[in-house]
Amino acid sequence: METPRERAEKLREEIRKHDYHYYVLDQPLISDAEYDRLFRELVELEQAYPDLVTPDSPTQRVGGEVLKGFTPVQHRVPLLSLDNAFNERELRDFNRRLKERLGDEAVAYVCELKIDGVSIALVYQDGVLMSGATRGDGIVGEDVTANIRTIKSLPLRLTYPLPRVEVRGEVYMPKEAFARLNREREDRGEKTFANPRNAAAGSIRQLDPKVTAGRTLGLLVYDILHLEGKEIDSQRETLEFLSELGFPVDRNFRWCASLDEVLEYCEEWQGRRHELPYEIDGVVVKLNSLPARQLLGATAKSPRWAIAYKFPAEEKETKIVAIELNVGRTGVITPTAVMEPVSLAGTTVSRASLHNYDLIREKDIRVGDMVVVHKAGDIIPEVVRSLPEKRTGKEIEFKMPDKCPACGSRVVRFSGEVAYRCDNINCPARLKESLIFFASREAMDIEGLGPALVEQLVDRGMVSNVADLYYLRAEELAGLERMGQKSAANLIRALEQSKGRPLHRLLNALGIRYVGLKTARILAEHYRDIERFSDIDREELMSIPEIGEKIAESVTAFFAEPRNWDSIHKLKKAGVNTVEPEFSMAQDSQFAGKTFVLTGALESMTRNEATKAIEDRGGKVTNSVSRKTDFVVAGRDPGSKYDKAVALGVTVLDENQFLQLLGRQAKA
Ligand SMILES: NC(=O)c1ccc[n+]([C@@H]2O[C@H](COP(=O)([O-])OP(=O)(O)OC[C@H]3O[C@@H](n4cnc5c(N)ncnc54)[C@H](O)[C@@H]3O)[C@@H](O)[C@H]2O)c1
Ligand SMILES: [Zn+2]
Repeated sequence: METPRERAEKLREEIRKHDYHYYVLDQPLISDAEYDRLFRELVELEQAYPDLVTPDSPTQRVGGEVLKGFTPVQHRVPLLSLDNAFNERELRDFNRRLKERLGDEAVAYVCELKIDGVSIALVYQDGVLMSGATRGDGIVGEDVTANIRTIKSLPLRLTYPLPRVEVRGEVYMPKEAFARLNREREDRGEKTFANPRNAAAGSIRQLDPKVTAGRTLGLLVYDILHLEGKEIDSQRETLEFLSELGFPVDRNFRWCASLDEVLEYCEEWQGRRHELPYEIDGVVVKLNSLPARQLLGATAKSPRWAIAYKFPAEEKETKIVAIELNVGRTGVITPTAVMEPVSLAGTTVSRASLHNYDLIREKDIRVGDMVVVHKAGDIIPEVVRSLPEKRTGKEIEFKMPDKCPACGSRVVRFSGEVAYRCDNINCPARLKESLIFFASREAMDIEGLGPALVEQLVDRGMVSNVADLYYLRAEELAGLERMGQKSAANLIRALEQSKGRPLHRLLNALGIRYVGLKTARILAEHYRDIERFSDIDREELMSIPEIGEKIAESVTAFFAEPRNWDSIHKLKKAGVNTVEPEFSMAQDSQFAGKTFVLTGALESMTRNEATKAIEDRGGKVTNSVSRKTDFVVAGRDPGSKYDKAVALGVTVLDENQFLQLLGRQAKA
């Protein structure tokens, strides 16, 4: 039998290992629920045997570490973690402790959603962003100022030039962006992120800010760490004041007079979590009164005046009936688990990507296994672990074939990649996936060109590259299965319509490695005409903000390939647009239907030019500020309109922020 001391030692070792993979590498080996179980066990053991507690135990300190390559920053106010409550009883205990210390009257709460992202501390001097740092171990964090500046919702300047403000918030990756990023990574044969939090952490902790800029990140601010020039004495006021300063604040918080209201809030959001565009893993319950917080203080790990109520992990057990192989458009062969359907977090789940062969080995997943499934980032079904204790002996271990399941060509694995690939660039499976991608919503958006049709077009040899699509005739299409005259005519019309898409959609559709919609847009805005890609080089590409080395290399390689130009010219000949119209951003930008007011002088353009730029994008410029105004653009020496905007809480943009919104480069 293990002694409690041995068990505690073992748990600490395990937890330290997982902390390292989670906080330092941003690649956890186990799910949060499993980690929490280990952590819980250690906490309970240490409570039962207090002399087992060591000062370096993971229960006594904040988990992170400073990555090499970043400048360490000493936090003025320690950035602590939070104690957890996993059920109602633990919330009641917390409430009782507070009431015992403070008396009944002093205890009211503010409940906030616990956004699953990365903690960040921001420092503003005279209203201007000076620095941003990660939490690190709570005392020392990493300077990530250059990276966080790329986050669109982060104010570079506050509405009031207070002498010094330090705030704390959460940088997160929206669920959709997380799903897209993982899809792209899988296509490229790279490791996927376990959840949006690790993806956000991995994006913020990049030595090259261009990589961060290519990721979609959001920010929500929830705490003031230090403030000069204003007195605040409750959490509710804190959140209101943060809003007033121009910070993005999550508006779903609620003031709660009693524990019952707190419990109601927790229950409500446990049910509504799937409605949110970002992932939450619980509710943070905070004592509202700041003076009362002072009385309670904190341990080395967490404040005594707040607690995180963690939602139960949404997991289900089911059985793996098969492992299918799918060949993607880059040739990456992805294994997918086919499972007995289970309902999970609001939908029925019967398939989950197993990502790659290594992962199947690591998790020891076999056909016939009972497994635990969950949804990563609240949307992507995933196998968490197999349940070997439920095996019957009939399970079958999975082997990667050495021939492509679609074309029989050699399967290769490049060094440094987790993926196996089909080596054949003419592999019909790859061609099919490329065509499906080419026709998809974010690419050329060709309605009616789905997988079933693509399958037939390729199998019958009617299409052997994307350009062939535009040479299809209604008569040949009408002869296909489930097609008929009418659908054939509709498809021809859809193809016709797709010819007018702006260049960035075409660039995305071509499926160039590392070029997603966002990068495609940057490239298209920069070059405007596809012909200009014929003599680009790496250096030139890298001089574009947000274009890093990997992208530059892959774009250069793509346009150096004569076969790609054959397709491009064939597309062009069919009448497909290959230029980027001025201001194509307008279609989906922040401008359409919005009202702007200009005040003060801009350095980079005249009032008239600014007005035209806004109107070209579908916005409207008016003369006076009211509650209906969406943005006030404040240049040098702004007038009373500026004050009015601040008083009404209208978003004020400085020149750089305005330029950013226009999609132009900020001035130096
Ligand atoms: N899977 C693994 O291997 C592994 C390893 C280590 C840690 N973890 C997970 O990480 C978590 C522990 O990490 P932690 O120490 O950052 O604690 P935590 O994530 O449980 O809670 C503290 C954090 O909550 C965040 N937060 C979000 N919204 C907030 C709000 N409105 N107000 C205040 N704070 C808010 C803050 O960033 C704060 O740092 C656990 O959930 C654990 O499961 C997992
Ligand atoms: Zn193949």
